[in-house]
Amino acid sequence: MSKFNIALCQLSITSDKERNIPHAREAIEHAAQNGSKLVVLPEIWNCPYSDESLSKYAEEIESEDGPPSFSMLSEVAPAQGCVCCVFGMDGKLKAKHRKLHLFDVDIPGDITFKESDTLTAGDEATIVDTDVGRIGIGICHNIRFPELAMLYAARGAHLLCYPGAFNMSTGQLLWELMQRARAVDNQLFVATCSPARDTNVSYITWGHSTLVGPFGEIIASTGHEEATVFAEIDYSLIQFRR
Ligand SMILES: O=C(O)CCC(=O)C(=O)O
Repeated sequence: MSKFNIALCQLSITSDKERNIPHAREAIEHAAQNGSKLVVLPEIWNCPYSDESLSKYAEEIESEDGPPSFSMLSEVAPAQGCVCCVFGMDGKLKAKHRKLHLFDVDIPGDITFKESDTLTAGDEATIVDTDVGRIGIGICHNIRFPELAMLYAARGAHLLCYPGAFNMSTGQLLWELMQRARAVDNQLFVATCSPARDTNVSYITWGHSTLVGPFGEIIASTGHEEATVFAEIDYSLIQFRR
């Protein structure tokens, strides 16, 4: 498929996992019913982005008792005929990306967050062949590292997907810049998907989920509220731009 519609579901996320999962499912169904063949969800969409939540809400994806987030994605992808990054149209998990560069930040008086307190970094790049092309996967802070995007481009990726949750301190200056830079460096598509902004939590996300084309042009974007960004990807543009 060289031309298809993508949806970036900028979801509102609560502390209630039992609400977050069906809420994400409804957004995926809505996107697929509106013609999207690839649906991207935010980084950490089943729980709040906080140190205390990460292990509490985590799921053992290999476990046989049907981890709820995993099971929902695996059911909804074939039911709706779409790729939910990175569940294929057959409902099978196509790839699992473990965040390579953890986000540890300490700016006194501004933001302190240390993912390495609760997470272990991955050590592999993740590139996956899907019905909607070859996709390189990164999570949030991974977008800051041009080498990863270059590696994906060298391996023939058409699209880089970065579910992310930039924040109010780094989002304004860097979120759009990083996406456009990675796209134009490598002349391919870059898609990002953030949670919607919630100002009542400790880590406030920037939002602005976006699709960028191979000349660094913004094809579609949104603000910080809950929204689904719909856009068309046409891979023939990659060759054309190159
Ligand atoms: O790199 C940044 O400024 C933000 C990264 C981030 O929020 C994350 O990796 O979750």
